[in-house]
Amino acid sequence: MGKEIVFDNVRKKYKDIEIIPNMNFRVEPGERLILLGPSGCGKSTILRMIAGFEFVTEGEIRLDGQVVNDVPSGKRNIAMVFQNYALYPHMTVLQNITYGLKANKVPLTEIENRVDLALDIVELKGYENRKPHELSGGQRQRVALARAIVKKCEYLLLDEPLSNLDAKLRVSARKHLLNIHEKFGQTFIYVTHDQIEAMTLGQKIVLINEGEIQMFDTPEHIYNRPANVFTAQFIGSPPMSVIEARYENGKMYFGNQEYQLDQQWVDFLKNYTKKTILFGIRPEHLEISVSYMDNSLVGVVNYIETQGKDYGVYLQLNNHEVVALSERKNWTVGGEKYIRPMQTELHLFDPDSRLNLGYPETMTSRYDR
Ligand SMILES: Nc1ncnc2c1ncn2[C@@H]1O[C@H](COP(=O)(O)OP(=O)(O)OP(=O)(O)O)[C@@H](O)[C@H]1O
Repeated sequence: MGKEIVFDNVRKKYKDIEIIPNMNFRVEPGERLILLGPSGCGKSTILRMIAGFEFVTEGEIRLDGQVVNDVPSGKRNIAMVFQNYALYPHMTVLQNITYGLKANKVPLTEIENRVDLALDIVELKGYENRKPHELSGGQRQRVALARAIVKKCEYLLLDEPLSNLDAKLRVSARKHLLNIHEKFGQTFIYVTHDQIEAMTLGQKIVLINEGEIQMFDTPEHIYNRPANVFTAQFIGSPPMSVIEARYENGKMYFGNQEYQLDQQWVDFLKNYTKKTILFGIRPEHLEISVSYMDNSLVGVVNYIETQGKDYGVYLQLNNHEVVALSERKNWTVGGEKYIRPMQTELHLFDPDSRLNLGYPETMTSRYDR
């Protein structure tokens, strides 16, 4: 069973460059945590500090209550899976998987039992005698996973382990990962910049930008009630439209166009009258129609992109662009269309702090699902 991880005022600098100014979080024992964020935000650095491959500049990392800042990597009870798998090319699958165990003098029958189970989980029985170059990318990735799980560590750290796989293999690899976690219950720390992976694998997600935590919560909360504009726009594809609006007399004004809010929002916004608000709406919550709809706005179609089943329709709404998802195919660029945000799906943000203003009480139960 996995153990707790705590970041307590952790700071990391590479020479004079500050990568992580001050980071605090706690991972529950046996939890699957995803470190998510754009390229260069510091995800791998965080993982490498947990693994003991990087020093902490200031603050403490505690594993199961013990400060590990000065504990060497090999003594941290950690297994790590790398993006490039890091397999030994001259060794067979079996030798790759057992190498670390033999080096640590684990008894032979114990090694056999562990390997048997690991090969079963990653579905590689029969491949024991192949060398890495005789395997597909997906199979190599599974060898790396098997090698990590036979170590029977309390912490499993994964640095973008699926990024070299195609979309189909990623789906089956995610299933293997969940299987492994169910069987062994390690504390998982999983680095990715792929929001689908984060949403499907994470029990919690920590979303990072420029070395700072933007939100630390469940995938559902991150999607349904993003703490700030960054979170709102990082998750979801196409991203949430967030545009400036002025609030007055129960209405949102987008330039000269107005949109009447429901009573629950009017009550909620009583202190915001005549203020500018950032108005957020996800594409799937922006209705679009060629014919007039009550309380709708008018937008001009800028361009259309196919999303598979749906089409992303990008529209100009005064000075801003918004995007709606539609199953209908034959939208024409340049045409005026009616768009209407769904009242129960609005997200409003402060224009200065860019923080979420919250939701009317009548709506919060929906977001707590
Ligand atoms: N050894 C190093 N020396 C100096 N700067 C470094 C070093 N390692 C990483 N950095 C810098 O630290 C920042 C964070 O890097 P890190 O690899 O943690 O990002 P990341 O979020 O994992 O990115 P990616 O998703 O692209 O792998 C980057 O700006 C990077 O250039």
